[in-house]
Amino acid sequence: MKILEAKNIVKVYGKANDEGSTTALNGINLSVSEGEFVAIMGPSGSGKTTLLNILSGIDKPTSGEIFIEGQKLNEMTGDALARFRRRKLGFVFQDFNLLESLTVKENIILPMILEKKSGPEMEKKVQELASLFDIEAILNKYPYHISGGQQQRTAVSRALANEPQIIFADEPTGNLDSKSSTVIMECLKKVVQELSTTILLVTHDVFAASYCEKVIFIRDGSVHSHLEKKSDRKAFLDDIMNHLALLGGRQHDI
Ligand SMILES: Nc1ncnc2c1ncn2[C@@H]1O[C@H](COP(=O)(O)OP(=O)(O)OP(=O)(O)O)[C@@H](O)[C@H]1O
Repeated sequence: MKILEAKNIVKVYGKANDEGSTTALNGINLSVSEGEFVAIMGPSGSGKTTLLNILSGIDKPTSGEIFIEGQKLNEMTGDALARFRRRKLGFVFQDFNLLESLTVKENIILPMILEKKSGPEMEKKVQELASLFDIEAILNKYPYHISGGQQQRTAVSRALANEPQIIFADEPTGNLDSKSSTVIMECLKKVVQELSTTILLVTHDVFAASYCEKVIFIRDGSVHSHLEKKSDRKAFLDDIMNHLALLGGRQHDI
């Protein structure tokens, strides 16, 4: 079943046709099925972050439609949009975005407080997520006392606190060393396999993308091509590398 559908998404920054305006997205169509694990890749400036922000309701398209579970996201505003995003969507960012004045546990609990969940319900969920992502021992620590990998596992737990249908992740391994990147991608794989949550992530990192089941390549604001995993992760990594070479972007731009 389709969980997300984008139809003819256009995003122009600044006034259309004005000198200095930028067409970041130029008619994007895509659909994501429930439980899919999808990466969006493309050269720097191709529109990846813009696309993710629009699909997740952080930003509005200039034109086009976004449906999440059949509901039209681009027409939601104010409280309705905030509520929808809090209940249905989870977010993971490159720089973790944890609140420094709160402990790991409090950071994970925060989205549940906003949803007015009961104390025992919140406690149960924190323990469940902490055990799933191996952060039980650091629940009472503050973000500045834990490693980047631990911070990102906290951010993934927070994103899952209200049991969202979709997780949007923008460069989730961008600030991590290779060992922590592996741990985070294994965590995200677990989220898809064990919780059946759909994940859409933007990445420059071929290694991270190889954990996904599908990669959508965008170039100059349009969908260029798709690639699906046919066998194991290593073979997919080679496929992605070859595809990026065909795409023609300079390697350090991807
Ligand atoms: N707030 C903004 N105002 C004006 N132009 C913007 C804004 N945000 C992005 N752009 C422009 O839109 C285009 C797409 O940017 P975007 O950040 O989506 O690309 P990206 O593929 O995510 O890039 P990167 O991989 O470097 O993060 C670029 O030309 C960028 O300069």
